[in-house]
Amino acid sequence: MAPIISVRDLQKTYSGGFEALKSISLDIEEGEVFALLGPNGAGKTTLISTICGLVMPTSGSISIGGFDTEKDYRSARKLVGLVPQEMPTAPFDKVIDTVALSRGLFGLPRNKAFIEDILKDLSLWDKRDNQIMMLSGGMKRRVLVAKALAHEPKVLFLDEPTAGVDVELRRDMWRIVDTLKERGVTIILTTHYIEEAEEMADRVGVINKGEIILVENKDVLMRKLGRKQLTLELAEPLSAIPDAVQTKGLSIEGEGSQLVYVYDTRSERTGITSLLSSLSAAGIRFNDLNTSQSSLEDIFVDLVKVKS
Ligand SMILES: Nc1ncnc2c1ncn2[C@@H]1O[C@H](COP(=O)(O)OP(=O)(O)OP(=O)(O)O)[C@@H](O)[C@H]1O
Repeated sequence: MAPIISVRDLQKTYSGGFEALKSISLDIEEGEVFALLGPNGAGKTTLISTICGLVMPTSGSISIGGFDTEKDYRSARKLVGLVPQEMPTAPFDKVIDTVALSRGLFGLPRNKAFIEDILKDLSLWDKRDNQIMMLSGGMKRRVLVAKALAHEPKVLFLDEPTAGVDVELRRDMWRIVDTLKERGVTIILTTHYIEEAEEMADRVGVINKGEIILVENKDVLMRKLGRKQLTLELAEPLSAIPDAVQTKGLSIEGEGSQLVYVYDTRSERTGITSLLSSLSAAGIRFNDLNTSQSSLEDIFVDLVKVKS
């Protein structure tokens, strides 16, 4: 199937001469949840704003649902909903009016029942007659999502959907993303919370200094780059690793009370068997052992560090 979004050789140089995007090419498949990760200033907002038509590209092309965003802007834009980081809405507007207006802006007929469903889904129904300025920050976020969904987009962009929100709203956001995915909506989110990508994304893209440095299926990524760690709780503390036991990836932690061995999950020989037998030969005993897998966060930090 053709990708729902196709970005080719996209470049953006801001008027001051800063090159925020350096020849980005990226395909987004229909129905997937794609998480775009990157450190501050990497170009995440610039990329999604360019795809959504809020920022003009310097060169390159973008198509959404087969429509070129330059030649067929209206048709392309109609397919997209954007939840920005901040509220661009008139503060005096009522919640229900601002959401209904967002639908009208795309030329769609009124649909009271649909707007009611959205507001109920987002726990905004009770607040429907409140003015935007009377809402809490979290409620304003919900309004932004409602507005983005009002014209029934096929693709939803969420720019830092849970930055600065409480745990309850974060869970709600995750639930909303799940429901939309079930309905076949394609979702692209930018986030600093790697936990969020780990929880929700099918694929992960990492952007750094205006370049996409990696795009990968999340599970494959975690398997491929993931390292495992074996921790041995020593029966008696050690001040140094004896020469006979020394091996790559082995270190002393916890003020001598633990031996930590980091190994590559891809290699056929992890080295664990020989480590355990050399420990036994050296008379080093342990009371407990456990293993842990590196998280997406570890992988991300490593990746960005390498490329800096
Ligand atoms: N209008 C603008 N004019 C000039 N430079 C800009 C403009 N908007 C963004 N930039 C610069 O482009 C770079 C990328 O910014 P962008 O907001 O896309 O990053 P980001 O990855 O979304 O960052 P954050 O995680 O902090 O939101 C930054 O160095 C930023 O200062």
